[in-house]
Amino acid sequence: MTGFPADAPAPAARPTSGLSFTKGHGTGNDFVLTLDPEGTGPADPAFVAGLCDRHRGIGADGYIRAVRSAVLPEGRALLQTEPDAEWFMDYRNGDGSLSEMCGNGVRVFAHFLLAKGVADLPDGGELAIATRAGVKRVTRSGDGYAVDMGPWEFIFPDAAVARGMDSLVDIGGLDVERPALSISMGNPHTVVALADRADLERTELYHAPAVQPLPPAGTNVELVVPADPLVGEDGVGRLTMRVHERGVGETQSCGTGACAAAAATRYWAGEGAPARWLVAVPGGVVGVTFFDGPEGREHVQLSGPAELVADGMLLPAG
Ligand SMILES: N[C@@H](CCC[C@H](N)C(=O)O)C(=O)O
Repeated sequence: MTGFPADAPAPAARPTSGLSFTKGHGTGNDFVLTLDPEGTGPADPAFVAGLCDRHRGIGADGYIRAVRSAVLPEGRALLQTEPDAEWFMDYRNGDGSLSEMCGNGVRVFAHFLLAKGVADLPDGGELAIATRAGVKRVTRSGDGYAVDMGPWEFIFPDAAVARGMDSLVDIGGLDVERPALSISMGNPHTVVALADRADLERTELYHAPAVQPLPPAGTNVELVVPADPLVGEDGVGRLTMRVHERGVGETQSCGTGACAAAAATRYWAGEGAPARWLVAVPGGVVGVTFFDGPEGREHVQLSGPAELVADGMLLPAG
């Protein structure tokens, strides 16, 4: 066994002409971003997978195109009710698959639009971003940007309400399956609580944990260790989290995952659990706050940093 594949890997797909890009991240969850107002740039799965390949491409957890909402059917539908959502965050996972939503991505996307000079976000103002999970409103916060991610929901409500758990997850490195709760943040998540940091560290996330029953569109899996005590003297709940992302693998951070992890832990904690949470991930810390939304449902706000680290040019094939 040499470790070499029988066939050489296919070359990464490349554009037919040069493509300007920006590299950015939010708590280590990294993205390649392009400004593509007319939506004419490449976005097919083979191109995205090649671009995000860490050895043959730029390397990233995901690809984000900034496209004017008016040129995409899903963007035009959102403009009917929220006409200020001029830009659509066209997010794709590193394997080229689509996801409905990316929480760290929204902050980095807002930062990118401001850096490119195509959007404004005055102090006290908000920037509306169209996504496949609806319009998200971004404001400035002490730690970078805060995003109203909208309401969270159970994916299997009957089981969740009856038992507080709805599935079993088989995780590499742990000897027995663990119970879990599946939560939608627009995209699907399955949250597993582990007893302690030793369990979290011995977990092997190179392979996707097996979830039974699996949410219909697959799932992202969050492993969380609640702090002890769960709530500090400041009234803030704290968690440590690792994540295996659908379409990516283990990442340094997942914003929607942090929201789902806080929502599940808060649900398990019951009456009196705090509204404000800090979630520590391998790439940093994000804030999650629950509040009453305008339509009477509970919303989740995600906050954290966004950084742009490079501008570059992807060379054409050949
Ligand atoms: N890292 C993102 C989530 C990206 C999408 C996810 N992999 C999925 O397929 O749903 C975040 O910060 O939320």
